[in-house]
Amino acid sequence: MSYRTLKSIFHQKSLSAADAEEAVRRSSPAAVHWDFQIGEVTMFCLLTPDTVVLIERIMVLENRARGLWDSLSGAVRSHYLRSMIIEEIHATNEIESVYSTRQEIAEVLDAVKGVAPSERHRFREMARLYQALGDGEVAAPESLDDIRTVYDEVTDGEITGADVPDGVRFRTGTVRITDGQKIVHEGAPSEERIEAGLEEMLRQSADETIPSLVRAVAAHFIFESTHPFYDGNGRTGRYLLALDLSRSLSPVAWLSLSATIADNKSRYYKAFQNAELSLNRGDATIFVTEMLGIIAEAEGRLCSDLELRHRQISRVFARMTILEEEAESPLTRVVKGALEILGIIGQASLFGVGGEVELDVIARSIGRTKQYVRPRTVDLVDRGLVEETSGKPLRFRLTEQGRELLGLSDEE
Ligand SMILES: Nc1ncnc2c1ncn2[C@@H]1O[C@H](COP(=O)(O)OP(=O)(O)OP(=O)(O)O)[C@@H](O)[C@H]1O
Repeated sequence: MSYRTLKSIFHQKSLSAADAEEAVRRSSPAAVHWDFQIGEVTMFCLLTPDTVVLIERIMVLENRARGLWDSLSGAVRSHYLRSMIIEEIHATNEIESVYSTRQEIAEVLDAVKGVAPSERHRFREMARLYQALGDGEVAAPESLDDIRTVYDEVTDGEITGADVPDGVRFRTGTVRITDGQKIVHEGAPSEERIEAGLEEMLRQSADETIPSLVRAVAAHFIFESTHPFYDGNGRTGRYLLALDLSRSLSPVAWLSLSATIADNKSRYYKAFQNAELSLNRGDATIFVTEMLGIIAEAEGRLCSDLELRHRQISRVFARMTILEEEAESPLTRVVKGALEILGIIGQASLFGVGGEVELDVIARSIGRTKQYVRPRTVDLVDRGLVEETSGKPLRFRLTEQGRELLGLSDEE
């Protein structure tokens, strides 16, 4: 990265050189200012060529991802969203060493969507929030009360005892962030300071003179630097960042965000520390650039993944066409309509936990009743291509023979 920090100018040149550079940066027309204190000074960043190039890259990737997304069928989209939400919740928990399994998240997600009952409560609200994000049904918080509501939902059931907020909405005591070994940051010292920080976060989020992606990452910085709660700040802050991305880009733009942050955890932590270093005098340019880089990487991953799924789905359909035409194949004289159902189960096998699909979902996907679908799944089970994995609700997945038949055994 070519951008020189004020700290390095101080070390390599002198105090007066750093003073002069800070003055130039703060008064530059490319500077964005926030009424938010980092230590003793106010936060600012420069919109550098790096920032602009990254924003452009994100927009190009976003366009590609959106095109790929729009070309998927409704059933595939719903499977895909489910699998990505499971990964997202698993990853955001993992960053904070909160233990969760993909299977339990899958179960609560199904319960949230009303496709399966579940006794499980953990992560239910979080699953509901992410599902609503994917469905494009979420409004951004506009007040301090809204932020507290989001926090309660994201961390529902996870915060106990001394970690429960003890102020009007936020914490009143101190909170320290560690990188696993040493203390790297102390949150705002009082509830009043927390409120002031979050008010500025909300104000700038609506400020259209700042590029929306810069606002999204600046909001993330202000939220985490303030650290309004004793516990759950990381998860709540990343959810709010996902929400901002879903609004400024598209409902699926955030789908690989936490997984990408998890793979770049040390870069993510260092970016915060860089902005907080007193020698950098409130200059958050490196933080903004690093976070835009992580978002661009997440979008890139999403595109590659979507492209891979496209190729796999096309392969399934190509295989099915060939099989239909072959005189002797395991699909010969299959009950009319069973092929289409095999295709749906084949698509489901490409996504998500266990590659299973419910009777309900199959029926909805092909616009038929469950009574129509049921005998056809019996036929597919009899032929050894599909197996039932649960009775309540009825779920199916491909057998090894089925996977082979559809060309899915040698997956990329
Ligand atoms: N130097 C820093 N300054 C501000 N925020 C930081 C810094 N380093 C990391 N963070 C943010 O703080 C989060 C971790 O904070 P902490 O360990 O206090 O977790 P938490 O409040 O318990 O939240 P959760 O349980 O969701 O992680 C990170 O995920 C990141 O978002």
